[in-house]
Amino acid sequence: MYKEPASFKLDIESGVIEDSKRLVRRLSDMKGYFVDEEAWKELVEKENPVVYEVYAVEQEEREGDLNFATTILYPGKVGKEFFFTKGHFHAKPDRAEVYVALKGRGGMLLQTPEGEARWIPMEPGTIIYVPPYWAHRTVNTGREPFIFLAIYPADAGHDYGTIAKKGFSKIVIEEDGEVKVINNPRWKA
Ligand SMILES: O=P(O)(O)OC[C@H]1O[C@H](O)[C@H](O)[C@@H](O)[C@@H]1O
Ligand SMILES: [Fe+2]
Repeated sequence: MYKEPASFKLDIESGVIEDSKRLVRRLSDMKGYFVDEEAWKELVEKENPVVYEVYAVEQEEREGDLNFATTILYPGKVGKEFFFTKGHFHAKPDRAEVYVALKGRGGMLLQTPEGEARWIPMEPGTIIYVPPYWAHRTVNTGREPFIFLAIYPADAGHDYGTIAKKGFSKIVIEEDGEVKVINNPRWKA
């Protein structure tokens, strides 16, 4: 009846959580996500790099319970666009989430269902509150792996569909050696 309390070992340097479930996303798993499709194809054919890994500790989908996961988002670009996670709304859209940045540099794009976007820079120690209803995607704007921990309701779920189809209304690029957050040229509201 009561679940047994549990502790887990997080290696702060690598971002790996012992005895967790590992998920790997390569660039080939992200067809249609980047603005420069030629650059995407070229890089997939050349080395098809791992874009990110997730180490998750998940419970049954029950209201009140919590999941958590670290993500190791590797440095890299497709054309001018920095590597990012797919990004999602929650399947139960009113579920919130908390992110804690541990290592490296990056940021989070958040977006309402109407396409109103925000960019929040992240460095080690940054804690982000993702409110209910906001889609969220993390971006590595640095030259080393960007590592963070996220804690989310066990019944939140992932809804990738809308973002896979439409993307975010803003994209994060490198131009003239600077990080720029600009309007997504392919965005249609
Ligand atoms: O699911 P993605 O949008 O690809 O992001 C990758 C992962 O980032 C964080 O770790 C979230 O807590 C996970 O729920 C998510 O799966
Ligand atoms: Fe989430």
